[in-house]
Amino acid sequence: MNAIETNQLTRAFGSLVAVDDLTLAIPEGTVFGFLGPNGAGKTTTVRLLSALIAPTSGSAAVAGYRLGEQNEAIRQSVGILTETPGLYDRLSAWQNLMFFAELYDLTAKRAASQVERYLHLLDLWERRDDKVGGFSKGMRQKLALARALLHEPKIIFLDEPTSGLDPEAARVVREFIKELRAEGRTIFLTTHNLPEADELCDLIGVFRSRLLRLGTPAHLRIGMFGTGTQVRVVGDATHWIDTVRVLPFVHDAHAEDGVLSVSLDHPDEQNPVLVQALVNAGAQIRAVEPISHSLEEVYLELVENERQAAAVSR
Ligand SMILES: Nc1ncnc2c1ncn2[C@@H]1O[C@H](COP(=O)(O)OP(=O)(O)OP(=O)(O)O)[C@@H](O)[C@H]1O
Repeated sequence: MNAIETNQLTRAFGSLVAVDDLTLAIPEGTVFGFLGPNGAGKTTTVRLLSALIAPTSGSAAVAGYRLGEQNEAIRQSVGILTETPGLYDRLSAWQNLMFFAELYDLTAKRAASQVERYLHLLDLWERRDDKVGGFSKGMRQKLALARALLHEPKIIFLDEPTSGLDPEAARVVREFIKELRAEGRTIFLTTHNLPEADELCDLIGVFRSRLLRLGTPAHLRIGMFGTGTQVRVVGDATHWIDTVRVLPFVHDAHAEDGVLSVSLDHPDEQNPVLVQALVNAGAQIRAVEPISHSLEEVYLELVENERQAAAVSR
C-alpha cells in the first residue's frame, strides 16, 4: 500500500503557486527524500500532506485517508518534526513530552509510558527532570523527535532533522531514522544535506514548485549522467582514447591525469571487452572502477537545467 498518494495536488498563495500539480506515490516503509532549493514549496507540501492547510486543487490520500474528508484521521496518523520545534524552555523534558502527549489525546497512563519509552530510546532519560532551556541543540532535536513520535504515527515528516547538529548528534538522529524505517514506518525527509539523503533514502523527489524528478538515488544518477567506467592506466591515458572509441558500445571517452573515462551502458558485460581491447593495444592497467556521481551533482544539474528551461520559457 502507498503511505502517501497525491494527484495533481496544487496550492497557491494569491498568484504564487507554491506547489504545482504534484502527483506522487510513496510506498509504505519508504524513506522518501524531498529535495529542493529554498522557497521550492517543500514546507507547503508537508503542511498540505499533514492536513494543516487545504489544497487549492487536486487530491491526496495519506495513510489511506482522504485529504479534506478525513483530516482528523490524517493528523492522528502523522508525526511532524519542524525546523523550529516549539518546546517550552521552562518545563523539563518530561513535562514537555507529557504536555504534547495530552494534546495527542493519549490517556495519562499511556502518555507516561510513551514518554518514558522515547526518553530512553533517544538517550534523554537521565536528563528527564532538567529544564529544556538548558538543553543543547542536539538534545532539543532529539526531544522534538520524541514529541513527533509519542502517538506512534505511521508517517513521519522530518524537516531538516540534522541541521545544525554536530556530526555525532547527527549520526544518532540518522541511526534513529533507520530504526524507524525498520519498524515499517514511512519517513518523508526534507533536507538540504545531500550525502545524508543519499545514505538514508530509498526514493528521492527533486522538487521546485513542480516535481522535477523521482527515483532511487541510483536511478537518478544513471538518468542524469548515464553509466561509465574509469580505467587508470600507466602513462598518458590520451594515448588510448581511439582504442576505446572504436568499440561499438562506447558512447564517448575522454582522458585526464592517467585516467580514461568511458561512457557505456552495461559495465558488467562490456568492461571485460574494454579491458581486453586496451591490453591488446598495449595498455598497462592499474585499476578499473565505476564512474560514480554524487547525489549533489545530480541535484545541482537538475535544478540548474530547470532554472535555464524556466528562463527560456519566460
Ligand atoms: N502562508 C503563506 N502565505 C504566502 N506565501 C507563502 C505562505 N507559505 C509559503 N509561502 C510561499 O510559498 C513559497 C514556498 O515556500 P515553502 O516554505 O513551502 O518553501 P520551502 O521549500 O520549504 O523553503 P525552505 O527550504 O527555505 O524552507 C515561498 O515563495 C513562500 O514565500
